Amino acid sequence: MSKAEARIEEVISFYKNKDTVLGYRKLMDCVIDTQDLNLYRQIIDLTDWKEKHPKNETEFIEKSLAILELVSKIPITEYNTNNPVVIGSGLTKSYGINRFQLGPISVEINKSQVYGLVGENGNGKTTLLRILAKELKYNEGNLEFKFDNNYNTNYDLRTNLVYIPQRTQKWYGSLKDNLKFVLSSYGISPEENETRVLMMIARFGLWNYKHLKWNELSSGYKMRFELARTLLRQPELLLLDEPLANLDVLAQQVILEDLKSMCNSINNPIALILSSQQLYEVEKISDKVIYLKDGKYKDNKTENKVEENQLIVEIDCNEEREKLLSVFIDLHLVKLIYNGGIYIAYFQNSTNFSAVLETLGKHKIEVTYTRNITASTRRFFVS
Ligand SMILES: Nc1ncnc2c1ncn2[C@@H]1O[C@H](COP(=O)(O)OP(=O)(O)OP(=O)(O)O)[C@@H](O)[C@H]1O
Repeated sequence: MSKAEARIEEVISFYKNKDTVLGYRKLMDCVIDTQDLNLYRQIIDLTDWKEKHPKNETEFIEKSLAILELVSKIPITEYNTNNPVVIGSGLTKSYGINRFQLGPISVEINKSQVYGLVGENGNGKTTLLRILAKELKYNEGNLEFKFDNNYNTNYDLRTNLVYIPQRTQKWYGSLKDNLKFVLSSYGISPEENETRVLMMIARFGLWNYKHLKWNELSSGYKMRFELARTLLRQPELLLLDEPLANLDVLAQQVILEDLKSMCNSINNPIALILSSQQLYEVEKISDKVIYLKDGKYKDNKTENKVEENQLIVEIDCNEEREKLLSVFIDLHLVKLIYNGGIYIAYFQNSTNFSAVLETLGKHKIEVTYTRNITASTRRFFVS
């Protein structure tokens, strides 16, 4: 089964299980990959219809599946994602003597991959992103881009590479007009411009917000606007600094899923590096998580000999340390660290996480939260 066929199957199963919101977003991704403006128009009409008939789910599903049927007839060429789009090697940056030093850091990423960049405040995430975005000069190392579209000028580079900083700039006029402005410089007809823009507005759930101005949008919708604007430009590399800041948990998940879908386009994939404080949410969608500490690099694939041989579990409970030590007596506990709010328990790797859960249950320990962080970058934060 080809990737395109598998994705169509996935959409059908979402609709079958009445996950229509997600199903519709995935259907729109399929339609975007066809680059067929007639199908774009059908999505635009259906989005408008859906807003007017929010309760008519059965008919909405029928209409969606009819579009999906048309999508399935259009061949989609799979993009070969085997080569990196950016190669940074031995990059260093210093802000001056006795000041912050980043690196040396080497990083390369292919299209359709997502890398999460995590670390506490002031550890160099923005600095690294700005270097990769060519916004900041590095001191040593080498940075090479391998874009399909050649770039000769900085303006061309900005088409292939989009960097969205933490604080995005204010814009004037309506959301829709601002999106149309993006495409106006690409020399496409006004009709096609309207269709492509409305398609993106539908995809990012901005239908009822398209006539609003910057100061009328919440942070979450401003971020959706930024993503719609970015996707219209069809970049090859996308660098996002804290896209989840100011978003509620649900909005964070939706944005991350949308980003992942965008990057995994079958014929137009994007390489994405995003920084965030939302470790677990980012880990869920990332192919690799890079952890920066004092400008130095670790990733969740890095092997750490001591930790590799251990099971590391985070436990939030109100019990005394002695009680937990006695509970874990048969589980080959190596050490138990309390960081003021949460216990971090290190076990020999012969212990399973399920055995830890069973033991906690058996001793009726009131656990508010627990997580196996053995493979998570979280272990770097707590060690
Ligand atoms: N232009 C600059 N001149 C001097 N020092 C700087 C400059 N920009 C950043 N720094 C310092 O470099 C360090 C790393 O900053 P950076 O913004 O890259 O970290 P960050 O991990 O993105 O932090 P945050 O999570 O708070 O955004 C900090 O100590 C910061 O004070």
